[in-house]
Amino acid sequence: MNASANTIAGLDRILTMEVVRVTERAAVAAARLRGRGDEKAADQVAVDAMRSELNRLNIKGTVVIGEGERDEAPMLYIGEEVGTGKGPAVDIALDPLEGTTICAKNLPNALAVIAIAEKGSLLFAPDVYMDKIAIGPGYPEGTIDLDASPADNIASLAKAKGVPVNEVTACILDRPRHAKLIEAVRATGAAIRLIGDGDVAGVIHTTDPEETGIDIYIGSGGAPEGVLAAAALRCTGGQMQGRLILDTPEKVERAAKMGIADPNKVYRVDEMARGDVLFAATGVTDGNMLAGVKFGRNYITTDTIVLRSSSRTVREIKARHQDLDKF
Ligand SMILES: O=P(O)(O)OC[C@H]1O[C@](O)(COP(=O)(O)O)[C@@H](O)[C@@H]1O
Ligand SMILES: [Mn+2]
Ligand SMILES: [Mn+2]
Repeated sequence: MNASANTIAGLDRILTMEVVRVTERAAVAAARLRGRGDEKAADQVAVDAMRSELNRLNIKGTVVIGEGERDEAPMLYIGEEVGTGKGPAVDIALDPLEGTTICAKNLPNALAVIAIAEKGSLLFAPDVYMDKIAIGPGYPEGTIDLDASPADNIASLAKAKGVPVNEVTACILDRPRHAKLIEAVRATGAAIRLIGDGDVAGVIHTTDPEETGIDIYIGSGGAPEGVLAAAALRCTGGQMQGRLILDTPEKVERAAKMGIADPNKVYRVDEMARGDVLFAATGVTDGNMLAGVKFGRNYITTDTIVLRSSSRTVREIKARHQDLDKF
């Protein structure tokens, strides 16, 4: 097969299958420390596993969203080169364990997550908070607006969905900083799913309300997680807006160094993840869309979604790994 047969536009389609192993390995490693109350240890093994599997991929990859800046993250730091160096040049956003606390407590929706995109097409977001709002596909453009009130957004979504407001469910991170937001959403009559952590899953869950029960994600969380969620929405459809929270001169400067000229800019999905994008997530703990890793007597089971923007394919890959020594 020649290269063009593997390519719609942008990334090599073989990568869609290969990337699965990367999140699978990270998820299995983290799952071995699931429910042990040790977030750091679970995170570390996920990072190690993701890195070693990533380095087997035939790509010339650069981590643009990773575990932090070089001096604070020994591995998978921003700027780290990964892959064999033999394939196409790509940018990578990753979170080997998204929901370290969830994993440590064995609560729902911890994931191993990665997005791979054509060079230069992911937003270089600093590790600050981002204000986010997201809904799934099928609604008219402009149904949500980051600068509108929660009440207006919920009312607009209910109208677009054709349901009363009290049949809308919003997902919000359970944080003191969201007290006013929670109050405002509750005042509309809408329901809230409060999550302890894991807003990448929170955003993705809006893409399938029938399955997850979540219609809209609102609130602030990590900016890196915002870019990862946007990468997923690029593939599934859906709307999202995000604005970096750069509330100190130090953060403004840090963002400027990463190329962010306007600290108040509202980013849409395609401004956070452009071009051809691959997204993969494997469940670590059981969740609303993905099952967690299961350790059986003879094999380990993993559940992964792989999405690709240029073909709009959504694949769910349930794998039985019998070569247990590898894990
Ligand atoms: O806990 P904070 O400071 O509110 O940050 C929220 C962020 O942390 C998370 O809940 C968990 O992320 P990690 O497990 O990767 O640290 C993200 O989903 C979310 O974006
Ligand atoms: Mn995370
Ligand atoms: Mn993490």
